[in-house]
Amino acid sequence: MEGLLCVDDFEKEALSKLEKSVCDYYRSGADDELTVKDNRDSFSRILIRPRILRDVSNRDLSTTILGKKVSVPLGISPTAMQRLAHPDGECGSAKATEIVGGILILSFFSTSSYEEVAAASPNVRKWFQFYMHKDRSINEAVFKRAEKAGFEALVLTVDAQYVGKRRASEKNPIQFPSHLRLPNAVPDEEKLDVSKVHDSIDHSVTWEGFKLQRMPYVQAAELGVDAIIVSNHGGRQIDTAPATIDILPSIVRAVDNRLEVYLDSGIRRGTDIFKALALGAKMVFVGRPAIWGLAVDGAKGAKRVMEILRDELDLTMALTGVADIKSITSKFVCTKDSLLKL
Ligand SMILES: Cc1cc2nc3c(=O)[nH]c(=O)nc-3n(C[C@H](O)[C@H](O)[C@H](O)COP(=O)(O)O)c2cc1C
Ligand SMILES: CCCCCCC(=O)C(=O)O
Repeated sequence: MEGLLCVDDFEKEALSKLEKSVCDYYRSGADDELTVKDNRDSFSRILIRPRILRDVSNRDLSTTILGKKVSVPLGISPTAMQRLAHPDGECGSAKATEIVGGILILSFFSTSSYEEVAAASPNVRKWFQFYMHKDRSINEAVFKRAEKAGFEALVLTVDAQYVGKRRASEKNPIQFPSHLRLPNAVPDEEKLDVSKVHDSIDHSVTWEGFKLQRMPYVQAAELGVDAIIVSNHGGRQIDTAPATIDILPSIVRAVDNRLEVYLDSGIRRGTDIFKALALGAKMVFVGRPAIWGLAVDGAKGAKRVMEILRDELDLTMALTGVADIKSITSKFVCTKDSLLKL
């Protein structure tokens, strides 16, 4: 891993190591991949305006999320089938998250079970991602199982009732290895048919169709939920959906402090995290970067990626003149156009 200094270095290394169909699955976005590109370009268009001659000798990256402390407002988004990247899979992501003190969101389509992840990393803060199922008894059974394993919140994915058209992956589909399972989605005794797994999701569910659960619930304000993640699924669902960093300010205004707002899609730098926090996100999550870390060196690689992002955020704060997370506000960011009008 020596010489891999940023997330892009990890991506290049990971893509050179992984089998092509696996690369295509992880890397690809929907249709022309315009949203994938925009997720990055939009971060680059936002500028940081540093303040100088401030005491930044002691910096604190911690904050509270749903009332409990995190060491850094950075977590791992739910991404399916992480053991395709490395045998450590989701357990590796959990260890990496525990070490940096963030939050792991485990995909419903993980290749490690709730119980395995909990055993691998007993102290990590962990939430579980889920889709509303046609068979509502599956929902309740999954919630009970995840809660028993120590998962503290349910993250409901609402942008994937159908899977987006990822051409690269369609041309070159993954051959799911026979030694892997999807233990949260398909019971061990059932035959695993990956192409059918998505069919159990309720394609008809609407805002009215959700019933709140006993646990904290990450979805939308009017339903009385606790938080939302502003996400475009890493550009994998509807192409030309806005970059999340562009839509974030309007969502933060609409939410008006009624619940916590987080962001994912396109975070690759500490400066990106800083910009998202400045524009009102309380925390950010990364999807592909953790996979690139896993692919390079399992749990150690994922940990390194998370440390790089944390350290980049720390340095950004130091160079911008802020010593703690709550001091990161919109006054530190601007666009080129706004500078010309000063
Ligand atoms: C390979 C891959 C698999 C994903 N699987 C899931 C999933 O199982 N459930 C889900 O809610 N989101 C899934 N997502 C979306 C991520 O949770 C997240 O929104 C996205 O990766 C963030 O963008 P980024 O990869 O640019 O960080 C997946 C994304 C990728 C790239
Ligand atoms: C095994 C079923 C496919 C899960 C799809 C996961 C996902 O959301 C993705 O973007 O890929």
